[in-house]
Amino acid sequence: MLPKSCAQTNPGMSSAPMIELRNLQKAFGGKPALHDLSLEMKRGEIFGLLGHNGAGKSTTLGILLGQVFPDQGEAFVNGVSVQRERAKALERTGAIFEAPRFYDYLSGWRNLEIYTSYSARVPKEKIAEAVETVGLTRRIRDKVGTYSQGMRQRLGLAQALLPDNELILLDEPTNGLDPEGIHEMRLLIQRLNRERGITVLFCSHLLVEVEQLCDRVAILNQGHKVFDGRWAELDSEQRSVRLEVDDWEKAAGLLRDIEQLKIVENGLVTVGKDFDTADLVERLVQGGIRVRAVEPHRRNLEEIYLSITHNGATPHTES
Ligand SMILES: Nc1ncnc2c1ncn2[C@@H]1O[C@H](COP(=O)(O)OP(=O)(O)OP(=O)(O)O)[C@@H](O)[C@H]1O
Repeated sequence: MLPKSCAQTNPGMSSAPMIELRNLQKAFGGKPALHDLSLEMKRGEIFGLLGHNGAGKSTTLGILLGQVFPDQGEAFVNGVSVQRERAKALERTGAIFEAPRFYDYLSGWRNLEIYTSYSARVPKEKIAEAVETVGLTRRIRDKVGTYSQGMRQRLGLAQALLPDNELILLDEPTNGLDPEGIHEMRLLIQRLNRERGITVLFCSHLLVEVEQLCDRVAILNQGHKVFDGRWAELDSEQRSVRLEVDDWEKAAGLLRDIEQLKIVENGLVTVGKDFDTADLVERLVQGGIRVRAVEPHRRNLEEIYLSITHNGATPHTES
């Protein structure tokens, strides 16, 4: 069942982005955590915020939730300023922010009842629907203390969906989960997005998670946005190639002349998307190098940071 769209509930707001961050600036004790961060997220998308620990993801989420006050700039949800009209801006926003906290000695159901009692009254059917959505119906009357980490995270997700949220902000929601739990959580987020039209902002330091889940992504590095756009764009602009040769020093000397190629580290290069690796092999062989292997290499976050920030190129931002 699709939720009521914003256009139905909020006629004047339907054209506003789901989230807009305008020139956010934040420092803690004089140490900058966010530098002039601007970002837009569309309704109905799963958007990834990617960056290492300390990159500024939680600060961004904290500002969006009105828990951290920016030194400059403003955050809007559905066109409403979080800093000026927090309750209105967040009326249909839920979050898993830091580890969800529950009363272990109470059942999952009772925890959700208590949580929803703080906001507008939520009918039992709505709670049951959220529980069903996250696949906890069978265990919801058991004490939370008996839940696995994955079940606690799913309970957190049910909580984030209530009372009738259309936007959920997820801060590292797979932390502490085993590979099976991570897989389940991913499927669940995709299903919420597809079947209920929920917009998701997903924060993670794990490249692979963001890659598998998100169409668009912003990458933060030490509080700076270094990329903002489609994942496919980021990955297709350059490819990485791992090389195994008999004499790397000599090979590197030959490779430095190739315009479309950049040496990342010993044995690892990036090439432009149209570059034919056969040319590279030919150059090396003609130079007397024995080439034992040439294979595509999946870039990690460091390499992406490096290729974006150390290329002399301006950080990419989608207009
Ligand atoms: N309440 C705070 N007081 C002081 N410094 C803070 C506070 N919150 C964040 N910082 C600092 O701001 C910077 C950004 O931290 P932030 O938590 O936003 O990063 P992050 O990308 O979410 O990383 P993590 O995954 O570790 O939370 C870091 O240098 C951090 O130490």
